[in-house]
Amino acid sequence: MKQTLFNKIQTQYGFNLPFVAYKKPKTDVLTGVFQEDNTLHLSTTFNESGFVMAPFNMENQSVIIPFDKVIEERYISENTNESGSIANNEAGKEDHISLVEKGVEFIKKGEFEKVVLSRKESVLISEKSPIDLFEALLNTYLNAFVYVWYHPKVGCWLGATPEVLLSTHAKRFKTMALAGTQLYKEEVAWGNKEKQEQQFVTDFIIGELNTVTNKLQVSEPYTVQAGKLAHIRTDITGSFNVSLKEVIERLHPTPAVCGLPKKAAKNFIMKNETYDREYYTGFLGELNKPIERRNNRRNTENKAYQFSTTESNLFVNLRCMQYENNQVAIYVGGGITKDSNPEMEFQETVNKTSTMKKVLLN
Ligand SMILES: C=C(O[C@H]1C=CC=C(C(=O)O)[C@@H]1O)C(=O)O
Repeated sequence: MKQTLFNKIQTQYGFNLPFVAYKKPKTDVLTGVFQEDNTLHLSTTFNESGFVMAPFNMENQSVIIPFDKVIEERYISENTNESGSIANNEAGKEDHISLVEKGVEFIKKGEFEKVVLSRKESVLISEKSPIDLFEALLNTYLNAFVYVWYHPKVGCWLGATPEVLLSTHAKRFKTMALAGTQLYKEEVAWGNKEKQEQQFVTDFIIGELNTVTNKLQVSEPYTVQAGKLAHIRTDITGSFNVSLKEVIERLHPTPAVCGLPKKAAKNFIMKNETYDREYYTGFLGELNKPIERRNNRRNTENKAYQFSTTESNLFVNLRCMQYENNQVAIYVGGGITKDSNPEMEFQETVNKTSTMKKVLLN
């Protein structure tokens, strides 16, 4: 059965009106948020309610599509095949290797301990609309946050990200430290470089959140699969006693996408990556979504009370691409430490492109 939500997305895109459609990891609910005009709404306080799209560099604008028109529909994937081969590609190799070499040199000089360096690769496509690509992503990546986002004044982005930046439910929150990459196999063993780069992320998150919470629960690190890749993940939960904005600003950008210390790594990225990351390694998702409390007598008696609690579900914008006419820009990066091998770091970015290429080139 072709879904009514897909028809609505198609129409909205045809009229050049803003929308986002997404599916959260391991759920079968597809959500669409639609805007009736092309106003560019910005989020400045993170008190707004809507679907937020925030850039890597928070000095740039965070766009919000308010929850005025939300449609939810059940979505059953047609195919769950996450495997396949990785196309070899040398595009951008020399430039990326010299960027990584420079990063390692700065680490060895003591400028910072870790930096996440990335590149942008353009792929020509024909006859595939963003909606076709979104459907293919949905059918391929069940464990990811899969989305298509469009605003006529900003552009069109799609992705299948494995990383949660922050989930909150009233004052409770969940986050994760996700880093370290290798190709997925049955028995995954991790080297010291990967363990350390992931530990940097865990330590940073714990350090930042300890200032806004009384008690954090931290899991042991474990291996997760993301498409053809494996990562190391640590789950961190607790409850916060400050504004959502403060928590977001403490976390973003974490050393999973920027580096440590944050400021020095960010400066290096801004100076040395030869392109603007825009929304890649930013974050996106539901911001202050009202939680409807069903079967609660007070709800029916007091409408104002009904939406007194909200939740936010924000994901880091990884394994993503920007759609422009018949061209797609893929964004991929990796964590660099003193032990990085530039050739292997390049290969890691090639492996990461496979998440998007699987749906682009099939
Ligand atoms: C920066 C990216 O991944 C991050 C998340 C997981 C593993 C990573 C790594 O192993 O380097 C990165 O920190 C990317 O996919 O572009």
